[in-house]
Amino acid sequence: MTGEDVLRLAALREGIRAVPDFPVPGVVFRDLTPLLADRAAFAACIEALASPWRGQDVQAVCGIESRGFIFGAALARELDAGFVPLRKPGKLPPPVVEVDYALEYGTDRLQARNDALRPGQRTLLIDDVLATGGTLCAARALVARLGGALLGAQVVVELDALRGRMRWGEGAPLRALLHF
Ligand SMILES: O=P(O)(O)OC[C@H]1O[C@H](OP(=O)(O)OP(=O)(O)O)[C@H](O)[C@@H]1O
Ligand SMILES: Nc1ncnc2[nH]cnc12
Repeated sequence: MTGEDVLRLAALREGIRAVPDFPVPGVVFRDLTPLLADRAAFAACIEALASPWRGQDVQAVCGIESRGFIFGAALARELDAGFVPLRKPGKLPPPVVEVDYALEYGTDRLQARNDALRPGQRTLLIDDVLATGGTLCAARALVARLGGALLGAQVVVELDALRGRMRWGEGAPLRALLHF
């Protein structure tokens, strides 16, 4: 990493607000909306997210509802790829494929159109935050069900203490721009 890269990442960190005890006591919520609202920071963020995946012939970027859509659509344009939304239940018309996953309390579900990816389509997953990793691992299972060829996953922020990377494992690269 060059000195310029380090300075750029430090500037991006400043666009992320820590909100203690939201949405529940004990959680420090990482709010990325100040970064999004700053046009230079948003542009630098998308460029930094795209950089390691350039030249890998990414054909589809799958973004996870809802904050993953914001970064995913911009990243897909940057990589000249299509964008595929992975949605929470009840939003997409049938036929869909779906994967259930465990949250800290209870379960949730991700769905995609059943023909959202072509067999073997070169696919990148994107989300804003990696916490426990449950959401990203469910998204990976969905890409597998759709027949996509997963190149890896990219997140803006990784919350190291929650060890989502352990859950993801080593089968495909997982890249994070910033760590908290
Ligand atoms: O690693 P995990 O523990 O699974 O948590 C990470 C997920 O949590 C947040 O989504 P949330 O479900 O809050 O939805 P939102 O994007 O609609 O706010 C975040 O955007 C990730 O998708
Ligand atoms: N602490 C956190 N901040 C922002 N998004 C999250 N998603 C899961 N945990 C989060």
